[in-house]
Amino acid sequence: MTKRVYSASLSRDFESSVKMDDLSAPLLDPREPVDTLPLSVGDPVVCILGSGDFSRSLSTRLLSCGCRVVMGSRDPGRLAPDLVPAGVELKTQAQALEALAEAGGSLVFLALYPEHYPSLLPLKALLSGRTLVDVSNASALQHQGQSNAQILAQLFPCSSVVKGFNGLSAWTLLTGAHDASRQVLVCGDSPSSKLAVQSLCRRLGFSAVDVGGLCAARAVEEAPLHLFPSWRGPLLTTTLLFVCFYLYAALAHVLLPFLDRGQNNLHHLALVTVNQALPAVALVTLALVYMPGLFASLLQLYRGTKYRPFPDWLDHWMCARKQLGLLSFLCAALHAVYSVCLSIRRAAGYMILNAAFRQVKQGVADSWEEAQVWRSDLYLSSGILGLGVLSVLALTSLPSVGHTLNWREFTFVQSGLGYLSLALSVAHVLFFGWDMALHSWAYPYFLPPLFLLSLVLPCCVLIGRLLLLAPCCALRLHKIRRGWESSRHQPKERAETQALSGDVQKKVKGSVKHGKSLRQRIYSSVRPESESREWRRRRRRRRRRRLISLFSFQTQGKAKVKVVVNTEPSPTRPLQQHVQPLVTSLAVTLDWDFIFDTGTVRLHH
Ligand SMILES: NC(=O)C1=CN([C@@H]2O[C@H](COP(=O)(O)OP(=O)(O)OC[C@H]3O[C@@H](n4cnc5c(N)ncnc54)[C@H](OP(=O)(O)O)[C@@H]3O)[C@@H](O)[C@H]2O)C=CC1
Ligand SMILES: [Fe+3]
Repeated sequence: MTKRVYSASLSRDFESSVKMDDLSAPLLDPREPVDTLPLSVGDPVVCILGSGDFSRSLSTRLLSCGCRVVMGSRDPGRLAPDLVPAGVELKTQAQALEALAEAGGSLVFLALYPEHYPSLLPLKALLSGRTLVDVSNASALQHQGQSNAQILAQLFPCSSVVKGFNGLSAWTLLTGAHDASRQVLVCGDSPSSKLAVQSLCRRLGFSAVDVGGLCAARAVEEAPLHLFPSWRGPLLTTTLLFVCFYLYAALAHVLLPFLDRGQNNLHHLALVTVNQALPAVALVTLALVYMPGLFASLLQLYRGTKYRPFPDWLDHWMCARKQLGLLSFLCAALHAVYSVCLSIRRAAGYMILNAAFRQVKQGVADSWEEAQVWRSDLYLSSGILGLGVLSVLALTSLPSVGHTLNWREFTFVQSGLGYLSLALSVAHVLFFGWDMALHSWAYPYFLPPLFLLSLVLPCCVLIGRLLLLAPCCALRLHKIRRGWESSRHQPKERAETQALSGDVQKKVKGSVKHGKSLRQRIYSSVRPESESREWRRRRRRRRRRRLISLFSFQTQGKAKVKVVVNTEPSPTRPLQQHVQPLVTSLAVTLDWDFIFDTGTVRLHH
């Protein structure tokens, strides 16, 4: 009680202080808790219309959280008694709403499909003034048109509609929220109704997220319909790569030998060919993870600024890097398992026996080849290390792990270790190939071996990265990423050409193209065509009589232009009159500060 009086007096003080000095008052009252949602409060009586799966799961959960539940069905007698959770008051729809009104409750959940909402119109009077919670999902992704919740609000204008709970399945409601991350998106136009639903959410153990007014309902309704939208592109790319590599390997090692020599290698298709395609896909996909970063760096170097947006395709590609990396990891892991299994399959046993038999027939006692031993050891070691580093990358891209790293640690793992993994994978393939690429038998039917094809993109990425590490590129890139811009792309250039109009603009644009200095540009822009002869004559005398002095200088990447026009008495008075208003208007349009003082215009930017 004392506490309540104390807080009431505090808030009175706070209000008066706000009135006294609005600007100095803090945005939030520091004495009030930021989260004002009460934890234990929520409507103790809830009505659910409909007696289906969602209704029964929700009522079970509400009961377990201490709420009274009244369920309204079109035909309560039709339901098997053991289907309705014990403790739920099953009534007709009208009786349920009357019971809710008697108990002073206001929350009505509509656990019906939206096409059945009009069947509730006879209950309009009973629903008036109540909060209708629309739990329905969209039937298809449409991104336009009215949402179910908006249609419901139109049907019942005297009730307030809140959208929510549609992201929870009946199963989740039954089993409960095991972690705090179970979010319930809530939206509605009435703040008090929304608050009541949010409070109930918290009471049920979910975290409510207010996503705005009822106009956001479509997005909330469609949210559960999305099927891995960010994975579509990467999955398609990986699948296409796999199909291409698989068909290529099948053509080179199965189909053509069969057609040419009748050699039956069909059994390769099940395991060997898959294991030829998988590492190629893993390697190329990993290269695709680091390629957009290279393109972005090259683009920034070329443009000399980081403030111009990347093209859409590059943006999308950059956003798909995480998914591409995880798919690359999947392919690499599958390749590792397939490779381990290669030696335990029946065909491998036969091949070893045949080789041993041939060796005995040839009288060879020792088949040890030092070079081949090194090759296979290095091949395996680099492969295992590459997969290990890739696993670290995959782990850190999981949100729960990634969030424990600071930005520098995350960049180190994703970029530094990522390139290490790519280099180790390239080494793994190179050790696999060894000197194979130098022999003509590695090119059956003039088809280059698959490992050679899969190396092209990763090698380009690694070489590109090494080139970018060269001081001339790295220093410039570092400067650009710290906000530096090359004079070519500074905003003043664009502003300047945009600000001028007509003939002057054409001339300035032309001189920008030909790389003239600002001084030359302003000279050429102020020079009237008809006076060109006069100008030439004046330019010859310029050293003697400095008509206009223009200085441009740059500091720390930001262009500053200082223009000084001397308007002291001189024989070129008519020209001064032409120059002065032009420079003044230029200064105004470019938003430069300028001072006009005793015949001298000074411009600073
Ligand atoms: N099931 C789930 O996991 C989830 C469902 N939802 C949403 O919840 C709502 C209900 O889903 P769910 O419980 O699975 O569906 P059900 O089919 O299991 O239940 C729907 C209920 O609507 C009532 N009903 C059926 N036909 C009509 C009609 N012609 N006129 C009026 N009422 C009718 C019935 O109740 P009665 O006969 O008692 O009147 C029926 O039990 C849907 O909008 C769905 O999108 C949202 C998230 C998850
Ligand atoms: Fe391998």
